[in-house]
Amino acid sequence: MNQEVSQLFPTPDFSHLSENDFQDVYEPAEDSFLLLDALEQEAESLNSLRPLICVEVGCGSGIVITFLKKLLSSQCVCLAVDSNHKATSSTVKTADQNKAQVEAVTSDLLGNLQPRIEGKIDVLVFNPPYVVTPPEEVRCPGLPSSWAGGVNGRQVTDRLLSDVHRLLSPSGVFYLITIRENKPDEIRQMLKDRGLESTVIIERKAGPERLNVIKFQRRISAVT
Ligand SMILES: C[S@@+](CC[C@H](N)C(=O)[O-])C[C@H]1O[C@@H](n2cnc3c(N)ncnc32)[C@H](O)[C@@H]1O
Repeated sequence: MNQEVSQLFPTPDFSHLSENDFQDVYEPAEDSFLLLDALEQEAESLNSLRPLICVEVGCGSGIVITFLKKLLSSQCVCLAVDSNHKATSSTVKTADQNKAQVEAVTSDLLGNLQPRIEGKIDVLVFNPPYVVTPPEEVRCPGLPSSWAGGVNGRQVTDRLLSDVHRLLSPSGVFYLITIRENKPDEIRQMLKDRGLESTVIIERKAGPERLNVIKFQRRISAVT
């Protein structure tokens, strides 16, 4: 666990969530902390964007969106969505506990919000259910939906990926956690074909998983 790496911006306090909560909601783990480290590393560049709308899909306990809100110096709307209503209520509690203003909505991906925020998201973050599982496990209710990614661990991720180029604002950025089994090069090519360049900004081995965070943004020529 790399909580100690995030010195400049402390890891949000989630001590209000109990073992009982983590029976139903994804407990922050190596992937969550890697995402915090990636966002911290990006703090200057994120602040230079002066983001107005930031969205986390699959917010779980809420530590990532709360961390993002705290590291941004400008006023912005931070919106968190999760298909698990216990995750959205945990997110609201985590934001409150850390005196951060975050709106949380229970939704399958962006659901009905999508038409309203298409082309307006300045920062989009997704730590998806990425574990390779039998396809039918993806729709299992409760905690398994936090990690069950189905074929190539991509069944949920791919549904968001097909819309990312439409969701981002002209200077918007998207941060995605992947593991090797998700075929990250294929993901990068898929989004490149839709005008988004990518960089792996941080990698870490955690047990059997090789986690990385990929940052996507429009090609400069596509913005100017
Ligand atoms: C790996 S957990 C990440 C949780 C948190 N962001 C973190 O990093 O600790 C994935 C999250 O995605 C949510 N999720 C899974 N499928 C979803 C969907 N179709 N729409 C929205 N959220 C989804 C799960 O409920 C879970 O909270």
